Amino acid sequence: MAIKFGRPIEMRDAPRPKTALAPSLDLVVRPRRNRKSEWARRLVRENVLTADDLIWPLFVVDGHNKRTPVASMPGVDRLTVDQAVRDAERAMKLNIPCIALFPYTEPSLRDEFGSEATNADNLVCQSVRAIKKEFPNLGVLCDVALDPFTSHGHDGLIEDGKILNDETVAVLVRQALVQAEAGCDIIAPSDMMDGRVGAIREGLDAAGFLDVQIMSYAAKYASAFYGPFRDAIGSAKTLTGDKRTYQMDSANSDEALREVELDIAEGADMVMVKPGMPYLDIVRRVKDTFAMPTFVYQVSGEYAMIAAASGNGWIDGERAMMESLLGFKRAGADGILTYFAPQAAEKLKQQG
Ligand SMILES: NCC(=O)CCC(=O)O
Ligand SMILES: [Mg+2]
Repeated sequence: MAIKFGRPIEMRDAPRPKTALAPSLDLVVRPRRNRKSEWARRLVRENVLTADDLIWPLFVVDGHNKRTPVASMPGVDRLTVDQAVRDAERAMKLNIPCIALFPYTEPSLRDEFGSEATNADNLVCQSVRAIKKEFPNLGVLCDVALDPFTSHGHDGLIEDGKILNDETVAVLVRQALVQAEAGCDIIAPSDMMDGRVGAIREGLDAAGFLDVQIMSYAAKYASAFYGPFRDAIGSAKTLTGDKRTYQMDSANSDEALREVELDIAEGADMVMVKPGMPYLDIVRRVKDTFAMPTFVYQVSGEYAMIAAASGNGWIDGERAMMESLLGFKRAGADGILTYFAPQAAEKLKQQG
């Protein structure tokens, strides 16, 4: 503990030593009074993080009983389906309400159309079935986009070097349907094609999936912070060009509101801003403007920065993790997709 003038500086409400000087500033208002000790800080605390706020993304891969570390995401593994079920159990024990699934698709199964995305027995669908069978009360979110399945690493179909919006949307509807049939609770389109939320809602309703929710990646920015995720799903090497014709320009803020407004009009139950830390202003604007359940994705690069600095002993990783997550709550987020979910939930459990 730091010592200043012979007493711990944290103990501001300790008796004043007789030798202390009389106050020299004539202050009526002293904001520091409310910070004088832990109980006082707890009393005036405006925001809290709980396990209820967390969605835990998991990477699934083919095989049996294997966990393969993702090099650029220390502490995160690719999981075979049986291991994903074990992590689902951990989520249940930690009171994490929902997990999210992302597949590493074998290169031999990737093609230019992302055909594997609509295979009702693909890795994601297998995982949903296995997890729901053991833990029917755990929420399961499935990402809808073609990038884990295409040989070119893009989220959409391509013709003459251009991403085809409407043709892609038709495939995404089929992808959402196989996921819903497998038992997915929340469909989360992350592709940023125009009109996909409305089309998916219509498709789900027509097939009788009235209760399947949609969480739209409504304001998803073209970001450098997705790098480690592309390692994890194996699209880093294959991705040609960038995603700037569909993901948003990081310079824009009003545009995020227009995107969110459209997705709500098309039937999104929840909206998301992604990435997180560089876009806290967007989270705040979205929450204030629409008062919708608003989520934020603390993406792989954000996780990697904190994990790497912590691993090098440059920052206190646990405190940085909790501070970053609380920052999302302060910015107005109702929930956070984060690879830190299990560590944060463990920490919250210890704190009681
Ligand atoms: N559609 C999901 C992602 O793109 C996640 C990105 C990340 O974690 O970097
Ligand atoms: Mg949109």
